[in-house]
Amino acid sequence: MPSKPTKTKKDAAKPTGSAQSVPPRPNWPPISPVLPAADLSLATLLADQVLTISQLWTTSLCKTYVNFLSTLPLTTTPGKPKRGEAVRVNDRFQVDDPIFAERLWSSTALKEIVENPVIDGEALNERQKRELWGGEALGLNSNIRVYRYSKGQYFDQHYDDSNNISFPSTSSQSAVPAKTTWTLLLYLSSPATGCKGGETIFHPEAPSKREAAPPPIVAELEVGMALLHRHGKDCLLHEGREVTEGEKWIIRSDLCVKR
Ligand SMILES: O=C(O)CCC(=O)C(=O)O
Ligand SMILES: [Fe+2]
Repeated sequence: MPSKPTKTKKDAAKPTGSAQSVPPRPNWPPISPVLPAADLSLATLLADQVLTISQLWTTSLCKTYVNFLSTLPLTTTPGKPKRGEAVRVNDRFQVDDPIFAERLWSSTALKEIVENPVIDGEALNERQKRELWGGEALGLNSNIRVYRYSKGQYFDQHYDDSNNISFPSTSSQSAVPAKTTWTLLLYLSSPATGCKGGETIFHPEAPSKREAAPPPIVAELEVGMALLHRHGKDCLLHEGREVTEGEKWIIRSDLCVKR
């Protein structure tokens, strides 16, 4: 059983600072075709911690995107992480794109599912909803990350940080103070596209020092599946397992709530 590292490794995926070159917003393909919310559901992989939505993106949309994302200037992460950062060995593209984040939220079933969550067949009331998402859900973080893992690449055990951000407001000029509470991972690859390995593994903590830690939770890759997991102070230790064949593509953002 993997023990909690003494030093908390962090996901280094912070927005790119001004010192680095800022890539232009990509000319993303339309987010279509997609299935309506009525055809999809929120499933629990680990209660209150890890939730999934199968087929949030259709297989054909994922295919279009993998072809498109392959044309982006991805950069391979340096092998040696900064002190306190997790080892992430993959190729990455990161961009601040509020328009794409909004499309990813509103033109898929994600907004409707997050705003009207049904867990184990039960619709959550307003209080339960706020508790689940950590506040009033606003949409997705404009910090969009694209990861490609090829054979031998992986993301070592780490925790994802919560970040305070300024969320662009649709109704008025002023932005809303917000924070990120859940990580969103959108999987574009799976064994069906030739990718082996690459599962996202969560390591729940032991309930007490005298008890054994529960077994790890494995999120198997599934084309078009979205995975949401709680982050910040409630984040579980997790990792992207090594890819042993083919390529694993994911798009990452975060759920934002009012601060
Ligand atoms: O690639 C994965 O499966 C995990 C990615 C991840 O943990 C992250 O982006 O913070
Ligand atoms: Fe992570």
